[in-house]
Amino acid sequence: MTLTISHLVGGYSQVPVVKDVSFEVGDGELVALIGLNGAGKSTTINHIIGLLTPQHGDITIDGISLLANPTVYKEKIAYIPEQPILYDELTLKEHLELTMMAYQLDENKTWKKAQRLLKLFRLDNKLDWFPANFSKGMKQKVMLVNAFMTEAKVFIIDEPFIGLDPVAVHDLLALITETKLNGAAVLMSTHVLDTAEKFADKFVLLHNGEVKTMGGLATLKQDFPDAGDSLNDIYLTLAKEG
Ligand SMILES: Nc1ncnc2c1ncn2[C@@H]1O[C@H](COP(=O)(O)OP(=O)(O)OP(=O)(O)O)[C@@H](O)[C@H]1O
Repeated sequence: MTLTISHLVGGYSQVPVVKDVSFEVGDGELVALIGLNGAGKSTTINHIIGLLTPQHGDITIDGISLLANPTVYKEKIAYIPEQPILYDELTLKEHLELTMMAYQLDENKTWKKAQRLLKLFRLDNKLDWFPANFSKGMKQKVMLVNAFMTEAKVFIIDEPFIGLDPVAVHDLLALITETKLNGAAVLMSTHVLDTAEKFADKFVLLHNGEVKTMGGLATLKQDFPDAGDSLNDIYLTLAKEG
């Protein structure tokens, strides 16, 4: 499935934070959304998941518009926030059951997927525990299990790498690769540029709410010929240019 953001203008008030942003995340593609603090990454993501309403422009998944058909659109999306959102009074098992209910998933089939993910992230013996009391990284893993056990075709991941231990980062990257191979589109915002450079198929560089450049590393290098070869060099050059 293809996520298409076209001419998105939006933000929190009449003054737009995101200014005419357009890009696509195609089937089997991992796109990294990159930019300085305050560039507008989370705001763009908040529009994509339907938390904010665009002032202008449209967001679609395979032509299904968030504005015109929000229920069908949202069924296709799984979102993993930077700050885990968990319920104090629910156990890990109950969190997973809640997601299954919300997405109307087949319980037998989904529990099989969930068990595999719980084992991967070393949470399989914690089903009766309360995730609200977990460590930050463990809470992030709960969000990952919840998202990846769904049948979503578009994954939106806000800064997944900060807070996860190196083993979990490795396992998450393997999971993203597997998800891509199954035809999903993955959009990830991150400041961890060396990992983004290694794993993302395409980069969208946001600056002051505008797309400065996008594409594979070769395209970025063409757009910033005086920068060095790495994504980090290109990013630093973009930041200096202001
Ligand atoms: N809830 C909000 N209400 C009003 N303004 C906001 C809100 N959240 C963010 N902003 C403003 O929108 C702009 C873009 O912020 P955003 O959070 O999208 O940046 P970001 O690229 O995700 O940054 P970071 O890398 O720090 O997470 C900033 O100027 C910020 O002050």
